[in-house]
Amino acid sequence: MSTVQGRLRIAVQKSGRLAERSLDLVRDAGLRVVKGNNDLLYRIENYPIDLLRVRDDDIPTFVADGVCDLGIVGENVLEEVRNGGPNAEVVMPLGFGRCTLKIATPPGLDYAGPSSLQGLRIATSYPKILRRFLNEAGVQAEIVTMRGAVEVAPRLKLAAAICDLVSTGATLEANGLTARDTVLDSQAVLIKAPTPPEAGLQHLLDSVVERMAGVVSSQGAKYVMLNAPRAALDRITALLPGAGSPTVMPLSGRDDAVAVHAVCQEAVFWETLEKLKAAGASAILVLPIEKMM
Ligand SMILES: Nc1ncnc2c1ncn2[C@@H]1O[C@H](COP(=O)(O)OP(=O)(O)OP(=O)(O)O)[C@@H](O)[C@H]1O
Ligand SMILES: O=P(O)(O)OC[C@H]1O[C@H](OP(=O)(O)OP(=O)(O)O)[C@H](O)[C@@H]1O
Ligand SMILES: [Mg+2]
Repeated sequence: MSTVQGRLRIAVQKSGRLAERSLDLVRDAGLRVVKGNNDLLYRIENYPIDLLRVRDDDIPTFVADGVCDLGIVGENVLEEVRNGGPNAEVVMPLGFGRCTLKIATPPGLDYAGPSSLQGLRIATSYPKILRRFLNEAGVQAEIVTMRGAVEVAPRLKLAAAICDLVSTGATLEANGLTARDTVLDSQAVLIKAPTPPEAGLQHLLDSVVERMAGVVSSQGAKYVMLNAPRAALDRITALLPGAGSPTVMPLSGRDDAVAVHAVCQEAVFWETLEKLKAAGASAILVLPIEKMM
């Protein structure tokens, strides 16, 4: 592959579960993506940055080798590809692509913990992670590696149990399998190369990381404004989820009440609004936050 000098490279999944959310994050960080005629490479028009669109399995290696400076990949893939050499570093979790790698079993198998897997064949796309889990549990078992459709392995008598990703559980249910022990909890993470980018690009890299951190931390965060009776101020501010120290301002012409403005880092549910109201709050507004730094 010919690499372009003087440009940062970010590796993202080309298509699949993480592709769209990865592009959203890049866009929300203020990078304007231009889809060129090259399917492998998208350009960022307002900064010297390229997006390399690849299979997710290749992302950790590209970043570990410094072919890409940043990457977005699931922790499950990062963990599976990890080897003894220099590895990509996790910068931060991104809050999407959440799933769990689980042991799952068909109806005929009595399961009382990992020891029930002793001597059996287990199908998975994550042989290294599974081997480590089994070793830690002191269990010897045969691992059959499948690239996909792991959930059909028990029905085809290819394996007695499986170890696969679960999100809603619909795939397991459709195949008559029961989720058992958790092997790994996973979400998408931002990773960076163990080596610095080429000269002159460090500042840009730091700025992209900082912006992405801002996007991630503002997700779910809300700006809450309300009026509170002075007497109930402590109770009301204590109800605001993850608010730190709110701003309290006088209300013109009223000595008995104040205006409270707060950034809530956690989701603000209807139940919270009901409790605020019951505590005496009025004129409650919950606003989305677009950017945070
Ligand atoms: N059901 C799910 N819900 C949420 N996230 C998931 C789910 N399944 C997988 N993921 C996450 O999304 C990542 C990508 O999943 P996908 O199914 O697109 O991978 P893939 O088929 O290996 O894609 P590729 O063609 O890039 O190799 C997984 O590695 C995992 O981190
Ligand atoms: O618990 P659920 O919500 O059903 O999700 C779990 C399924 O999702 C993933 O596959 P995906 O749908 O991405 O298809 P793939 O196996 O072809 O990659 C994973 O491999 C499971 O099969
Ligand atoms: Mg893959």
